[in-house]
Amino acid sequence: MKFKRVFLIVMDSLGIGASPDANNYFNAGVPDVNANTFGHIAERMDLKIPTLEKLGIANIAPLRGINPNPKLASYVTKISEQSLGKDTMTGHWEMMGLYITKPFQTFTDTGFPVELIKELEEKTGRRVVGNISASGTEIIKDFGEHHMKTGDLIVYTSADSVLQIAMHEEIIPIKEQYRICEIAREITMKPEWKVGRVIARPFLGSNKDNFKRTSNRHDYALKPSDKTTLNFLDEAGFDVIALGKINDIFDGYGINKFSKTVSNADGMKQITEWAEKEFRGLCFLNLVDFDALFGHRRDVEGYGKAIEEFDSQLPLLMEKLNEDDLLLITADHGNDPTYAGTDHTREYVPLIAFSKQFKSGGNLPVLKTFSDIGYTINKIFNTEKPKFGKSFLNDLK
Ligand SMILES: O=P(O)(O)O[C@H]1O[C@H](CO)[C@@H](O)[C@H]1O
Ligand SMILES: [Mn+2]
Ligand SMILES: [Mn+2]
Repeated sequence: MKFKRVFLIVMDSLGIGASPDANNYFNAGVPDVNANTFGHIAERMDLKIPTLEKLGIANIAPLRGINPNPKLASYVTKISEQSLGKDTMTGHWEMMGLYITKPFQTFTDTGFPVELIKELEEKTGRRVVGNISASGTEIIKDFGEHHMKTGDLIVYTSADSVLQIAMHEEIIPIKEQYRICEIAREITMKPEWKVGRVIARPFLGSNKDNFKRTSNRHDYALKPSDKTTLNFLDEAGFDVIALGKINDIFDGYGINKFSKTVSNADGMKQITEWAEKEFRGLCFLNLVDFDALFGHRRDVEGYGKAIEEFDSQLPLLMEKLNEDDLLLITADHGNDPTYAGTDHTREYVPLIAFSKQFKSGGNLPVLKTFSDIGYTINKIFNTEKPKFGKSFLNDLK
């Protein structure tokens, strides 16, 4: 089967059931063994997702109120993760052919070391407040007004390998916020402080009751530890188009065109526009709202509505696809909004493959690594392939 373009959509955090190693991962002390992001949302809400239903989302795992499609025209399965870690970078890097065997440095229980904070204060000329593991929306309620008076930096982390700095856009202009984060990125390149990402978390509002984060968030990730599927495509002259957070997640490595998005809906609009353009290669989109606005906030209804909104935007994208296009829909980890804590959950992720070229459809075997996605993409374009993963291309008929 030949394809000219691959469209890969990551529904950030939309897992579909605890993975076999979920007992090694925790949320507020509770092992992730009973997590099921999609399943639990479907249990709590009457989801209306006709397009995902037709594509076979309930052929992957049971979802209350959603029927398996007996006449599948697409291929579906679920995939477990091999890497040690359940964050976004780990998930996406594995998807593109890397295994993370040494988890990124975290400071969840301790906050950042005094020396690190001191260096940040000296280099930015500002004091630091917070320095704890916190929810981003809660910590701006706690320190936002103080920050507005003093210009102190609200530094916090989470269960992920992140150093996040919340700053008010009218107190510290966005350019200066980015400069501060670049300083923090440089400081945290030291091996013992090497967090996966430094993240600028700008917000607006006049007091703790109306602070709201803006879409000027910017992630400063580490460069991938090795070449990925993206590099192999780029080096072979294919288009590698990154939409939403993708460029940040790979620190631009192997990407030759990118654009940010302000919301899931904007991401779907942009990928649909790309479907109407002429290109040859990969268009790779991350839909972060599922995770950032609803998963971490444990907002079941918000999450469900976001899935419905995504579902309603899929038909237009599918309509614009050509015969020789392949659409892949997956996720990077779970974030069950009904679960303990506020962090990601270790889960299988769904995989849906759709093309107008398919003569039939069905269930693929359960895949053991996200790398099968990248490997298959490199196989499609006949380029160098990652060390990990295998191709499911021959299963598509
Ligand atoms: O609570 P907020 O600031 O949204 O943080 C979330 O966003 C970060 C990056 O994805 C993660 O560390 C997660 O905890
Ligand atoms: Mn993620
Ligand atoms: Mn997250």
